[in-house]
Amino acid sequence: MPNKPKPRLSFNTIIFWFALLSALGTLANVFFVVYEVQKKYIVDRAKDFNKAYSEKVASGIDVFIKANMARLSFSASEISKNIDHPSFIQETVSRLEQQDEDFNSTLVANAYGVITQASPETLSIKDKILQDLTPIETKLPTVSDVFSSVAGNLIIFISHPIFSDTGVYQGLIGGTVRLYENNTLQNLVNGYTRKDGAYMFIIDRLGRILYHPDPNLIGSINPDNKAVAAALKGDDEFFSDTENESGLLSSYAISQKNGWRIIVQQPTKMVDQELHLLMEKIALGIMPIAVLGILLIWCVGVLISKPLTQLAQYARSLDTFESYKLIKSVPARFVEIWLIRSALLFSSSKLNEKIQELHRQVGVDALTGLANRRAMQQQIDIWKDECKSFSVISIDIDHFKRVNDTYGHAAGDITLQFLAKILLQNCRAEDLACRAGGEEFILLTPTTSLKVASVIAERLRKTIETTPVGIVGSITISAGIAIWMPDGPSVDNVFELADKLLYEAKQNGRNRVITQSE
Ligand SMILES: Nc1nc2c(ncn2[C@@H]2O[C@H](COP(=O)(O)OP(=O)(O)OP(=O)(O)O)[C@@H](O)[C@H]2O)c(=O)[nH]1
Repeated sequence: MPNKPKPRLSFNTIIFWFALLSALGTLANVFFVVYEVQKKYIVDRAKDFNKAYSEKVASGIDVFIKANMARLSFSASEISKNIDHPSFIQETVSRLEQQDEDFNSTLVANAYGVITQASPETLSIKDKILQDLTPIETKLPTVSDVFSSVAGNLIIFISHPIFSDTGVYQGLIGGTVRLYENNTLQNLVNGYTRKDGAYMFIIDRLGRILYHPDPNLIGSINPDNKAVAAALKGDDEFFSDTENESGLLSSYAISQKNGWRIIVQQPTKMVDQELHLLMEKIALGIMPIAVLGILLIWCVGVLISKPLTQLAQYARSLDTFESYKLIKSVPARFVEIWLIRSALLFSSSKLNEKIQELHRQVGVDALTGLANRRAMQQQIDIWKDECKSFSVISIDIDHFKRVNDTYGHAAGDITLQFLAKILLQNCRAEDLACRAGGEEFILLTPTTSLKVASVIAERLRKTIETTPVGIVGSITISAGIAIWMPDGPSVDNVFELADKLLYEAKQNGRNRVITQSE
């Protein structure tokens, strides 16, 4: 069956991208919501501010007109009492004109609209008819629309009717105010300067621009301007041009006294600038936390994936003795990893048991690779059949228990493997090195006299004594030697004798070889 190709994505990569994308997604979402909320807040605030600003100017204009109307009203009542004294009327008109900068000219007209007194007298308008007879017809306090004076200045005319004590209409008293003169009105309009890009302009009832920061636009009418159209129609108090191509945020207020519209406009880019600065600050504030969050998720991801990677790696060599210990060393902090590890440990121990069983069946000791007892027995049977004598060198490591206790079982195994290696290095091809069990080894040397076997054993003992085994350091062995001859005692007796001599060597202080006496 063809192998499926190895997947390209590792668990680590998935977790990394998952952490990154979910953090970026959350951030983008937070950003979007904050952006929308802040935008609404900033736009609303700008609209409120602009509205308040325009209302302030409108109410300033109203106060200006009201104050001058009050002055005219007072003078009208004075004149009504002295209607037959032209010099008094002239004096009153001159006083009004000269009192301050507001009226650049004043006049009194009779009930037919004929100007009877005027100031300054140089105007030469006495005996002329008023340009606009509406205040005469209505007999009401009136503020005119803007019109051009005889001298060509844009002016408004504020008038108050004059009634006798008996309520007979006697004419009016009025004054003209120039729009572009150094007067209270001009100061009102110019008095507000803003640093946030907002500017104000004023239109009259007909939409004609009266005041504008761009002097070229004064006097012009632009009905296409959405702000102008909305202000003239009296649409919603607030309206926003944020979506249109001009990108202006507009508010307006209406002067109650003369119907002027005070329009405040602010380029949306100024609002956007504030919004972008705010978003930059928020981004800078959030960024460290976001990076920390990503790192945290990634670390957790690594914490989860690392043991899995290790388990996968160690599982590749389930058949080795080390794999069991390595798998066991992998920390199992999560249930799933604990389950996988347990399953692998179970498999590893089962596999090793099986392998050992197989080794045993084939006559090999699994740890050292030497012959096992079964293989040894088979060899002895062959030599017996051949009537070939052999020496039995029974070897045991001294105080091996201490090695295990001091350096651990793994170090003990390494020591056993070391001894097996030395044995193999120091014997002939026809000799047979066996691990009889535990830390007991047997070297069978065919057709070898006790003397030669004794030399071999002694050489082994010295080599082992002088060769350090890793952290364990140097170890020693004890050995007992006996010989089997075709016509001698049985194999079992010979082995018993070799074991007895080995026991004697231990009793006599260890690290020695005792050979059967000839
Ligand atoms: N590491 C390891 N230890 C083993 C193995 N088989 C047996 N042993 C240990 O070998 C030790 C043998 O100890 P003892 O029989 O008390 O003898 P000793 O400590 O060598 O002392 P003497 O023989 O009297 O010098 C025990 O601790 C066993 O657990 C093995 O395959 N690997």
